[in-house]
Amino acid sequence: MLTEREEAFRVLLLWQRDGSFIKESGLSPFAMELALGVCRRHLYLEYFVKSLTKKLPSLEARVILEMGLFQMFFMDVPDYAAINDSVELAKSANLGESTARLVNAVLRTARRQGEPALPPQRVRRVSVENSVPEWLVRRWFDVYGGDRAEALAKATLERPTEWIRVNLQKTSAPVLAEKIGITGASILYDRFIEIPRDVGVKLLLALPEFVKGQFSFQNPSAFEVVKLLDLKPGLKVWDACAAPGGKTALMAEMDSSLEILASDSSASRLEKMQDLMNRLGLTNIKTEVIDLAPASATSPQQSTLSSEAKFDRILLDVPCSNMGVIARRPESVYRMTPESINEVAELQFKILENASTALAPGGRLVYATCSPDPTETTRVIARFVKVHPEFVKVGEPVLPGLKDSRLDGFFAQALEYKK
Ligand SMILES: C[S@@+](CC[C@H](N)C(=O)[O-])C[C@H]1O[C@@H](n2cnc3c(N)ncnc32)[C@H](O)[C@@H]1O
Repeated sequence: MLTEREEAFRVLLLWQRDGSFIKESGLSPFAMELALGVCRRHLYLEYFVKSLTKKLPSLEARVILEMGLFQMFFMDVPDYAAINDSVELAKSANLGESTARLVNAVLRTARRQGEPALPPQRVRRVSVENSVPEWLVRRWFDVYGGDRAEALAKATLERPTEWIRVNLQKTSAPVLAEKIGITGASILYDRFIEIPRDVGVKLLLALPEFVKGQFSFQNPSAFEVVKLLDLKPGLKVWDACAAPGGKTALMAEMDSSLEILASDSSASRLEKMQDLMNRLGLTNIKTEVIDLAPASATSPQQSTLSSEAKFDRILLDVPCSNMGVIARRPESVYRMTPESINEVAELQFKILENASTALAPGGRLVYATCSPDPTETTRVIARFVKVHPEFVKVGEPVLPGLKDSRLDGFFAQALEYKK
């Protein structure tokens, strides 16, 4: 059987080689903390390793060194244990005696010398210190100025706050908090309970209250987004990028008289929604696979768009670069490139154009994304309203993460289709 460190090593190698998601690997709590921590601080740890070695070691040795340094400097693991276990890991991974000796020597030097000096230039320093690629830090400096850019970079290292969304059709927030033993926690919008840091999400998942659909997990920024839709009883709502169904379920819980179509281009992601609806006891949602940016314009999946079905409200929680939730998905920051942001912005525009044709006159559409980057937000909206002057912006965009750092970094803009 693999040890926890061997498991973390295996998952980190997979992430480095083909970008696999660490969170989906099913690691034990210690191995997950180690693997996610190394990923989150990868650029800093790589810089640390470079400062201690003349020639860059093999990928396998680098991963073991980053794991060792992370345990020594960022976890409550005694140095001697971190060093011994790293050497053992090099041996059990069959990397040879010379790699085991290198790991031993490098980690002992790190223990003697401590952390390396950071680069003197500000952009480079912010990049290394917070493990955010330099091009992205520079982009943030250009868009937001140095201080906010630095704050954004720092925030990527913070452990995100986890929240419970209470199913108000079944119980209330104070009653549930008392039942599951987290009284005194902060409650937002009468519906969201902040999970104290010392309470494990895994433990909550096993509670009968969860199984019976009394609560789910969701960041309250979802509520700020949905609020913009200005929902009213009996309306026809289309959640057109719905999977895995967090916001669909929120809307259905808020008002059981809404008639909701939840669609997504991914059939497999949509399938999982059925379990969610069953657990929560929601009956006002229909699901359908619809690709809003099909390769060919005559795709049969566009049936809903060409039919007479017009919706009073459309929610577009579009796929994005995840730039506003890097702390939650640390892998995403290394995958992003300026080109990938431009590509996803093209997709977002296509989705917006296609979905908007199904909005009833006088109806309202909310465009939302968990990236604050202008390329994926204000520029997509500006381009859309220029081509479609029949759509007007309603108020200013909402950015929940800016007013409360416990909320995810969403951007949401409401648009109305003039009669
Ligand atoms: C940010 S996620 C939606 C999260 C969801 N609204 C929630 O709150 O749980 C974006 C979704 O858009 C879907 N998507 C990507 N490309 C699409 C397309 N061309 N048409 C429709 N949906 C698409 C993805 O499969 C993904 O499930």
